[in-house]
Amino acid sequence: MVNMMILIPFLLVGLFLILRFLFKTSLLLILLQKFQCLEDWLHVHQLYRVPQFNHLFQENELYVKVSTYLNSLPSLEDSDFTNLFTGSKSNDILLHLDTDQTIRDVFLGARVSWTLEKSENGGARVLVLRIRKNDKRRILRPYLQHILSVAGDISQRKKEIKLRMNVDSPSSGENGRWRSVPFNHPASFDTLVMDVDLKNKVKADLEMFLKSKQFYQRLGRVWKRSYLLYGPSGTGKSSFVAAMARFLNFDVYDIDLSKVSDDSDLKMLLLQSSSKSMIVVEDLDRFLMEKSKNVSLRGILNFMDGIISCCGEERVMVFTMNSKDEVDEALLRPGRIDVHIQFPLCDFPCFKHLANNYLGVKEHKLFPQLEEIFQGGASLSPAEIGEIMISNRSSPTRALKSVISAMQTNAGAKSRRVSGDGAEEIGGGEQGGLFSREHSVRDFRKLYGLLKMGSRRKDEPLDLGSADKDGSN
Ligand SMILES: Nc1ncnc2c1ncn2[C@@H]1O[C@H](COP(=O)(O)OP(=O)(O)OP(=O)(O)O)[C@@H](O)[C@H]1O
Ligand SMILES: [Mg+2]
Repeated sequence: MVNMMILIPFLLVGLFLILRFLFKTSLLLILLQKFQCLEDWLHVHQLYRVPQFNHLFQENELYVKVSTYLNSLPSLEDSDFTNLFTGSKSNDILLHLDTDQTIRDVFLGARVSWTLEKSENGGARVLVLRIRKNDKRRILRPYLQHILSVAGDISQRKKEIKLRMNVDSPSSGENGRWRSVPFNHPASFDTLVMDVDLKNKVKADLEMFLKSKQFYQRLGRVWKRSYLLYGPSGTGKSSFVAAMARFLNFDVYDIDLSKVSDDSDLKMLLLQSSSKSMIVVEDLDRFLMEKSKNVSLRGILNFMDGIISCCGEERVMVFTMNSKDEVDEALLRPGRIDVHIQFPLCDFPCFKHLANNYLGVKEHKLFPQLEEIFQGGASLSPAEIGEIMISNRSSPTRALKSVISAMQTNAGAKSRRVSGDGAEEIGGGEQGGLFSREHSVRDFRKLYGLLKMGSRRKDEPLDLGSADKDGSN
């Protein structure tokens, strides 16, 4: 009895020390993991591989969705090794599963695990699902459906657009031919200074395109819409591309043609792009003027026609140029690029809009003088005017005086005129600029002639394709 009385406090202290040791160290966790391993070992498992790319090197959308789902699981934090990234907002921290790491998940009471592996050829990755054979029939399909729906919700919420750029050689790509970064260009249709009517027409055109799947199918046409943006440097073409991408919420595939090795490589790039995307080729005129180039004109024409489009529908293609003058006729022929949009230099109303945006000035005593200079034919690009205004934004008067002197020094302003098609010249105040009624009305009629006709015939689907192609604009 006395012995027991002495023993009990010792036992209690011992137990306390053991528990304290277990909680202070990870021994309990290790034991738990070992027990789970033992339990797993007693079951037969089935493995499912979700590769990042298919044999044509197109991205496997299931892989993207499963990754999105896994990276959202709280258990990701328990994985031994996790990558940390900043998100689209600067104070966001995102966790991403690393190669050879396993993450566990529970669905309808069944335990499954996913491991991120590198595929045998070293480059692309594979997500491997490990599931008990006993649970397979019961949970596999509902589990995958669950993943798709959660990933869909997450992408809907995040709405993060990606900018994808092609890399040099096909063999160098560990993730196919495209590298991607979040697309954070701040331009939107609201921030762009251009004719409001034109903006609305383009938005309506894009919206109409998104709703026209059946229409394109019925006609046997590839479900794509292409735009040519042309005009001098600094008039907002690239910003317009960004505004379109934000409006559509599409990823942007920015093709650098100088990194494309030949025509078939260009086809491959298009094949590896996904649906609901914007394919952008900037400065096409400059590329075509280059003497030695790897991609032929025929290759580019086929690319534009979308003949090689296989699985990714719902694509918007955008080409930018400084001028259409030197470009091969075949490229501009009706039916090739659906909509041509001209980006002229700034006219007086455009200038006033910029002055309001950048300087907060609606009226100023220097405006009449500026109007006169614009009417005299001088002009600068919105980018040039914007730059002057940004660097003088503390003093609106100084900013306006700087614009005046820049326009006066730019005495050869008329030589800045841009010829849209050899017939129409824009850049001088009297000829109209971004806000010129004469210019815009004429242009819109050409670009959107059928839009009006189509709206009259409400029973028929609307085809802008034949009307607003403006090859001969
Ligand atoms: N219409 C515009 N409205 C507001 N800002 C503009 C406009 N055009 C140009 N800018 C400003 O000028 C800068 C350059 O514009 P952007 O790169 O879009 O021109 P670009 O036509 O693509 O030129 P380039 O032909 O040299 O590529 C941008 O920072 C943009 O903010
Ligand atoms: Mg540009």
